[in-house]
Amino acid sequence: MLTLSNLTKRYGAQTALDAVSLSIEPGERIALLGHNGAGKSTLMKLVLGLIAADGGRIKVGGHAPGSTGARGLTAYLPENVAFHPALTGREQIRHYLRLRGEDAGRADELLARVGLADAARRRIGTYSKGMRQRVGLAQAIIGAPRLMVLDEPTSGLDPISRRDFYTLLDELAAGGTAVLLSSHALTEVEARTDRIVILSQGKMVATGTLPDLRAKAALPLVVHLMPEAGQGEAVSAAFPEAEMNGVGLSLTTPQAEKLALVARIAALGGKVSDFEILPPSLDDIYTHFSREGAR
Ligand SMILES: Nc1ncnc2c1ncn2[C@@H]1O[C@H](COP(=O)(O)OP(=O)(O)OP(=O)(O)O)[C@@H](O)[C@H]1O
Repeated sequence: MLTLSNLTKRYGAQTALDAVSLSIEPGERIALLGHNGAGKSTLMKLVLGLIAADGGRIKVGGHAPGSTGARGLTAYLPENVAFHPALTGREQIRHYLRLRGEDAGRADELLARVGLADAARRRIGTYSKGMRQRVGLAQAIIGAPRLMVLDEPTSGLDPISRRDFYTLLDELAAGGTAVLLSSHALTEVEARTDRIVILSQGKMVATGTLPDLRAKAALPLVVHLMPEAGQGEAVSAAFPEAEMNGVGLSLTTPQAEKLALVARIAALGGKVSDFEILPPSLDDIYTHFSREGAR
């Protein structure tokens, strides 16, 4: 649905994107992660044909970005959507439907799909940020787009709205729409996207499913041990590499040594009241790859 090959963009001496290659299949949901200035918005603007690349190639369903063919397949939700405050949600969506050559009578159905049925007749000027974001989403799903490009779509949404948003994306993806979204909310994309792409200083430093990235980063596991009352010193002596904290001991261990560590804990018998083994979080993985890219 979308192919980027060796895509490069410079702003003067600044290389905002450096030879990025990526393809997205129909129905695939891709999360683009990266620090401020990593190149996420630049990549999206290139895909939409709003700016021109300095090198490489983009194809949107076989069409050049920004061409009539590509625009007919693509929907875009910018990070900060702006609508006319005097229009109601219903009037705004009816307007967009007409612009897209579709039946304006579908406005209520689209607004209901994004949870705005009750507010449809109120002026957008009275909407909260999350409600305006939903109007943006209703606008983006007009015309059953085959590719959705969403720039930080969940910023400003509360947890329930976020969940509803991802449910809607799941439905669109199940119907074959490819989704490219950028986010800083790492934990939510972890569960709700098929593949993660990490950009750092314009370079693609990692791509894969979360298990792929976990395996590639090979970060250690974090282990917390809670000694039984009065057994802190005995447990500490058995795990000299552990650090004491307020409630117990913490240490790290390579993934490959997890079972051996469990055996050491078991050998302490009743001296340990409980333990936890935590895999690296997406934040840890993201930080790892971002640092690698910055080297
Ligand atoms: N019009 C422009 N002129 C000059 N430099 C630009 C322009 N647009 C972006 N840049 C630079 O290109 C780099 C990538 O910016 P971009 O907006 O793509 O990052 P981003 O990953 O979307 O960041 P954020 O998370 O802050 O939105 C940054 O160093 C930015 O300063």
